Amino acid sequence: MSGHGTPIKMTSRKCGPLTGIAEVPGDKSISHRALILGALSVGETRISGLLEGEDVLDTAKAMRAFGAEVTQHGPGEWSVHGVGVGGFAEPDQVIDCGNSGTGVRLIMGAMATSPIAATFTGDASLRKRPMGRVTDPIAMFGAQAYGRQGGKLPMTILGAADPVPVRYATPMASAQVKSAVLLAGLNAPGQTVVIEKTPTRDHTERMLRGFGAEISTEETAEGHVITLQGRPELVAQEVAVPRDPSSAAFPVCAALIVPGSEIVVPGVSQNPTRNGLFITLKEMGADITFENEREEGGEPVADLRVRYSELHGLEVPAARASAQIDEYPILSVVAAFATGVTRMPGVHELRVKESDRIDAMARGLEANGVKIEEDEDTLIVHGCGPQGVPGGAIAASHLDHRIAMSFMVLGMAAQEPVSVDDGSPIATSFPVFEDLMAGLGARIVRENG
Ligand SMILES: O=C(O)C1=C[C@@H](OP(=O)(O)O)[C@@H](O)[C@H](O)C1
Ligand SMILES: C=C(OP(=O)(O)O)C(=O)O
Repeated sequence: MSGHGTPIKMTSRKCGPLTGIAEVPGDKSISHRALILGALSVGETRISGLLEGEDVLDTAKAMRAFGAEVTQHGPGEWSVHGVGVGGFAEPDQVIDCGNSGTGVRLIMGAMATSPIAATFTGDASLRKRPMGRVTDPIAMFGAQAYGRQGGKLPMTILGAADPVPVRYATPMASAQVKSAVLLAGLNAPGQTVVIEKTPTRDHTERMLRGFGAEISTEETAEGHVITLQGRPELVAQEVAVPRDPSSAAFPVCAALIVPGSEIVVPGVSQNPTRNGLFITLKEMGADITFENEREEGGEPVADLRVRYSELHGLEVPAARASAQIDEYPILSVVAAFATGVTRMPGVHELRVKESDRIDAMARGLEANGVKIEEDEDTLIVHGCGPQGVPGGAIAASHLDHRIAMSFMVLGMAAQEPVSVDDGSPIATSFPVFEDLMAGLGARIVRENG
């Protein structure tokens, strides 16, 4: 769990060209789901390439508390002996999901249609995040939630003893909400239907299908409609987790802004519900080539070759927000080095992530000499162009891994060093970030800890 230790101040200094091969860790979204679906299956699921970040380790611990046998066999090699759909035991301890919105929301969904109670909590960041978006739909299945005012953790969920299936149109673009409803639907008789206005990341659908559930998707006048047949027998699988495009974003963007750089980031998922950043960067003029395109672990992947590029600002289509939702912080860093203005509309969901990411990036970039404009739903970055980004300030990371990593990348190309007050949250999603970036030539130091 993050946020419990001593804050680690980190500083990043201007470096020479970044070169080499950046093997980023396994996908966080897929890692959570592999553990949860493994726990809901009959038999032993084997997982390779699991992300061993704090968020995922907290989900592994939670699956043990619900009765699954979860074992680490070697780096990234795990097995889960599942209890089957509807087989969760009542945990005898509070489920602490640390910093992870995905962990807590998906697990709440997965237990909501079993006749058990579970109490959930998390770190100071997670305890501020809205859970009503999951407790509203699981109440329709018959579950009850008792949390703090405003639907905040800690919260106890009483699962439905006699669940009914649900038809639910998600009020916001959220793969976590969609997934919570689908996982709850597993133990409800009949069909559970989720309708999304714009499709969000589809790992839950792909993996449910892979584990043997009957699930279909169609585009209708209502939107993107997903139909799941309840009470399937999920069958244990071998899951090879592809590398995380959201982690790949950091070395990719660093190479684009540090003059003379050329790196390769192999095996990065190019799932169309996740690849928005790469499309946006290409539109900004980025020299990125997609080599060796293939399928790994049921996901389209490619090796990305990235060279330093002179970039220009643009308007990022709001319709692309879901496909790059976690990449806006690092995109705003790239935009600071571009020529011209980058306008990012349709991003209000960033306000309810690990931090208010619009505010965290705006304040940190301003402190480092970048002109910013913002409203509730939009972030606008005025690129510094050939003059360069001044840097020289400390940014607050607000217990948010993506904010911390973004400012470390800023420091790699800014004129003066850039610091973050606390880089410890980086361990939630990218525990090898500092070593990996140092291997490419970056200069990040810990000032303490
Ligand atoms: O389903 C998932 O694995 C995730 C969904 C997204 O959150 P929302 O569902 O809140 O958009 C994303 O920001 C998060 O990092 C992971
Ligand atoms: C938003 C994120 O994660 P979560 O919602 O799982 O905390 C993220 O990793 O950027």
